[in-house]
Amino acid sequence: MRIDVVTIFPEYLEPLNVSLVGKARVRGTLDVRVHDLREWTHDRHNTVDDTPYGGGPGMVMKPDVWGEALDAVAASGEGEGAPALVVPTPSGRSFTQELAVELAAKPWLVFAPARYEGIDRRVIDDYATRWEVHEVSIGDYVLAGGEAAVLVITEAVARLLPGVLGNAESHRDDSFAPGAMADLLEGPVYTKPPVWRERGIPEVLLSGHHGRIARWRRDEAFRRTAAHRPDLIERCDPAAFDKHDRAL
Ligand SMILES: N#Cc1c(-c2ccc3ccn(Cc4cccnc4)c3c2)n[nH]c1N
Repeated sequence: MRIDVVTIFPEYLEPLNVSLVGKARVRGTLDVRVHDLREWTHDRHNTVDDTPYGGGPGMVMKPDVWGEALDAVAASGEGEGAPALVVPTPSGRSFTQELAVELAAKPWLVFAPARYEGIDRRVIDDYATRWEVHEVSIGDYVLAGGEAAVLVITEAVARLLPGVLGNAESHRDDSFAPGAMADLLEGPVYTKPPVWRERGIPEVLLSGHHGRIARWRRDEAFRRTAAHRPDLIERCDPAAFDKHDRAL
C-alpha cells in the first residue's frame, strides 16, 4: 500500500517512522510519502489560507494550493490507478473498524489533513469526480486539525495489512472485528508474574482448558461491553454467540 499525506505540518507525521508503521515502511509493506503543502504556494509568505466567503470566524484553506498539491501527488502515481482521498473532518463519517478494513483493501490512500476551518469545499467536490473520497471523523470531539486523525487512521489500517502484525490471529479478537466477537470490547488480559501486589490470575486462565478459557473471555468481553458501551450490546447477534460457543 502507498500512502501520501499532504500537510502544513510534515513534522506532525514523524510518528509514522516508528513502531508498527515504521517497521512496515522498512519492510516495504507500506510506502508512506509526506508532502509539505507549502511547496505548492507561490507567494513570499507561502500563504495557504484566506478569509471565508460569507464572513465568519477563522480562515479557510485555499483551493488553488490544494489543487496543485493533489494534482502533483496524482501525477507521481501515474499508472497506479486512482487513489482514495481521505479527508479528516469533524463533520465526517465516523471512522470505525469496518472502515479501517475497507481502507486497508485500497492500494493507495491520499490523506488531506486540513487546519484552520477546513479546506475550500470545491477541492473535495472536484476530486470526487475522479477519486473515491472519504470524509472521516475519528470521534465526537474537536481537534485543531486533521494530522492526529491521519496517525490514528494509518495505524488502524496498517495493522490490518498482511505481515504487519506478528500474530495473524491478533485480528480475530480485535474489539469491533467482524465475526462472533463483532462489536464486543476486549476483555482483561494478564501475564507473568502469577501474583503481583497480592493479586493473582483468574483460575480459568491457568486451567489449560481452551474451551472454558474462550468462553470466559467471551463472557468478560460481554460484561465489559455492557458496562462501558451498552450501545454495542444491542448490535450483537445472539446467533453469532451460539456459533462461537459451538466452535469452542
Ligand atoms: N477527523 C477529525 C476531527 C477533527 C478535525 C479534523 C480536521 C480539521 C481541520 C481543521 N479542524 C479544526 C476545525 C474545523 C472546523 C470545525 N471545528 C474544528 C479540524 C478538525 N476534529 N475532531 C475530529 N474527530
